[in-house]
Amino acid sequence: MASRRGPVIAVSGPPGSGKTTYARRLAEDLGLEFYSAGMFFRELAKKRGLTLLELNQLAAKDPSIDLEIDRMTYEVGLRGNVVVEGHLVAWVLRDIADVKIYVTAPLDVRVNRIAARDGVDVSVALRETIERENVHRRRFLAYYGIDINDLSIFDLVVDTSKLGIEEVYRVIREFVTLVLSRSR
Ligand SMILES: Nc1ncnc2c1ncn2[C@@H]1O[C@H](COP(=O)(O)OP(=O)(O)OP(=O)(O)O)[C@@H](O)[C@H]1O
Repeated sequence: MASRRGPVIAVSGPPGSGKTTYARRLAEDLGLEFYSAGMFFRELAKKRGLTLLELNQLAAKDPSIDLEIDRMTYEVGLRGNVVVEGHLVAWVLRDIADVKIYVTAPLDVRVNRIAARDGVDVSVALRETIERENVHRRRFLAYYGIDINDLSIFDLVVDTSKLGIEEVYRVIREFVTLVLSRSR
């Protein structure tokens, strides 16, 4: 459903799937503001005078940190004219997003991408990726009763391992343009 406040596009997917790559470009091309769960996390760390590591450690014990990130995500969604990117943001914005996109790729592809991008060992990237996905999945089930393996809320699901960046982006861009033009 189209919002009167301007488009809200949510881009979700597991670590290393390409969310940031495609969400940033969409925002640029469509003249929308770009936000990410990572940005909200950094903003919250600053507000509380904590380092990212400290906030991470706190979040592992205190569920209110992640709920605060979800609240920040929702508030930005309510403003409209945004592309919001994050593993779980599409579920947070499920009632207000005009387009919900899920990008994904097999675990081995994503882990190799993360290792190359962050300059870390593949074994380290693998451990951290699995850990991150498990934490996110458990949290969403515990707090919202939502199974994030259920992709039925999404309008478009793209396997980013099958095509190059430009081709994937073209698929996403064309789909978003079509949906927005139909819903306005
Ligand atoms: N279709 C593709 N083919 C090859 N590499 C790709 C493709 N799409 C994205 N990548 C690369 O994968 C890496 C991960 O992409 P990106 O950082 O956008 O993922 P992400 O989902 O935001 O990751 P994270 O959740 O870890 O922040 C980047 O180096 C990006 O250039």
